[in-house]
Amino acid sequence: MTPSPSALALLTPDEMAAVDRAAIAGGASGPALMRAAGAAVARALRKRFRPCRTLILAGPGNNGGDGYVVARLLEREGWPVSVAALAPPRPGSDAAMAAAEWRGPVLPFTPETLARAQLVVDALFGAGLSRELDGPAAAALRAVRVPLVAVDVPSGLDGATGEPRGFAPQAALTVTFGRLKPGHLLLPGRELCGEVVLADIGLPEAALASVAPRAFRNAPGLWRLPERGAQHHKFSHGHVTIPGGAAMPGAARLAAMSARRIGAGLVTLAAEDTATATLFRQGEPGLLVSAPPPEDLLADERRSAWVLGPGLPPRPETLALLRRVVEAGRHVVADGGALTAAAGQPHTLQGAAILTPHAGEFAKVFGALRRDRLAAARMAAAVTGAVVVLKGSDSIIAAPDGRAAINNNAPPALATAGSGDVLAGLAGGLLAQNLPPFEAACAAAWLHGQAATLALAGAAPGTPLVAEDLLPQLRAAWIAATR
Ligand SMILES: NC(=O)C1=CN([C@@H]2O[C@H](COP(=O)(O)OP(=O)(O)OC[C@H]3O[C@@H](n4cnc5c(N)ncnc54)[C@H](OP(=O)(O)O)[C@@H]3O)[C@@H](O)[C@H]2O)[C@@H](O)CC1
Ligand SMILES: [K+]
Repeated sequence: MTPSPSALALLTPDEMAAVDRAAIAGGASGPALMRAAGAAVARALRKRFRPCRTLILAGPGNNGGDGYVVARLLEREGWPVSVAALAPPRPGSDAAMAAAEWRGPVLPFTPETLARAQLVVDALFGAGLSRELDGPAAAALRAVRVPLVAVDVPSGLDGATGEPRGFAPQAALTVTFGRLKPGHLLLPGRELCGEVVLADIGLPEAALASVAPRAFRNAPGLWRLPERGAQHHKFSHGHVTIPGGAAMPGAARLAAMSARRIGAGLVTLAAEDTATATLFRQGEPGLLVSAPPPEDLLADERRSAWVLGPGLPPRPETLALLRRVVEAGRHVVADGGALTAAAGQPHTLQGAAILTPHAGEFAKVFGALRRDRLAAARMAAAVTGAVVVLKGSDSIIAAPDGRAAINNNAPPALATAGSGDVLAGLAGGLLAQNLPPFEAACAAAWLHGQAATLALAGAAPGTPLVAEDLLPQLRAAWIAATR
């Protein structure tokens, strides 16, 4: 079933703290939420592990408070549990109350204590992480050699960015509450969390609704694919134009074949020179090929969407063509050569609808990628006014208004030559069918990942993929998105 946008919402630690405050202000009980959080961790853990010597590493805040609840509930089930407290909870806090209810062993926070554990529950820091992890906390987590279950996030992982602050341990399981955080999906956070369980701890809907989410997990429900009615004809499904050059004619062809398969009514390959036109004419019979120069096609206003960049050289001419198409008021997906042609001059991309840089292209246009890639993608979108798809295993799709989606359905094998051309073609095909740029970019990224997943279905991990393998899967990906 398609999830609702609110179920796809991601909240940063600060936003989650605001929800927490709203819940308490609305009459929810802090200790009850903590008991529900601890119970969710204990439940998830018991499902996956057999009773064994379990050590709870408890921090001074509510993350530690959750840990004391876990300790009590596991002990009640007969598990051999002990707690090592990094620091005592603040007197009078919910965590202090949870700690007072723990009557089992409290061991010194030392390497010897850790060495005896067969399973570690990391309840040191969660949403309240306020600085780099160092000292005994970092040393203890670095020394863990047994499975680790993280409460909310592996301690040290920044839930807003997915980047470790100082250090964050590798978890086998992470149990989080109410909403996922960007850091559960962004790399390396996604890998460090291991399996992620999102538990409902009874946060009131009104409290959750009091914070407007700015980030989402990318999935159908965040967008809808265009509807196709009997009264529609090929022009109502849009016309995509893709200029292509002699150096890499395959790139433009892959983009064009993808745009057709995602429902664009007409797709034209606009040849840069006559030799390229001859090459293009040997392609799919349903593709239209036009002789040079591509600019001549601008007079036809039905050519509403243009994909500029796959296989084009990063030359000033490419950028000049992009400017002309943008100034003619067309929806433009800028990729590959069109992006590199704009190296160091992001303003020249203003007016494009969607930019699809990988990390290297992003750095060339916008400067070195900061550790907070979500913020970097949002900055690039704000500077250019375009939707930016920062491509990777955790592609970030950022809109100029601050909305962002994180895509997490792309298998590693998707990082292959031509894969980006397919993505650009999908985005162009959806733009031509009048999807707004953010929705078109999100849908394209998801369909791309889904097509790769389907192409690899049943294959052993590590099985390679070529971009052409995606094309026959696009129909099934479409069907999966509309279920
Ligand atoms: N969302 C919800 O609705 C619910 C959330 N719940 C749980 O609450 C958790 C958030 O709790 P929280 O706000 O008390 O913060 P938490 O992560 O325990 O850390 C704060 C303490 O750590 C300290 N500290 C921080 N960084 C440090 C460092 N690097 N090195 C050393 N110290 C450091 C910090 O010190 P300070 O910054 O104040 O100096 C402070 O003492 C959340 O993750 C979830 O598990 C559930 O109980 C139920 C409902
Ligand atoms: K933690």
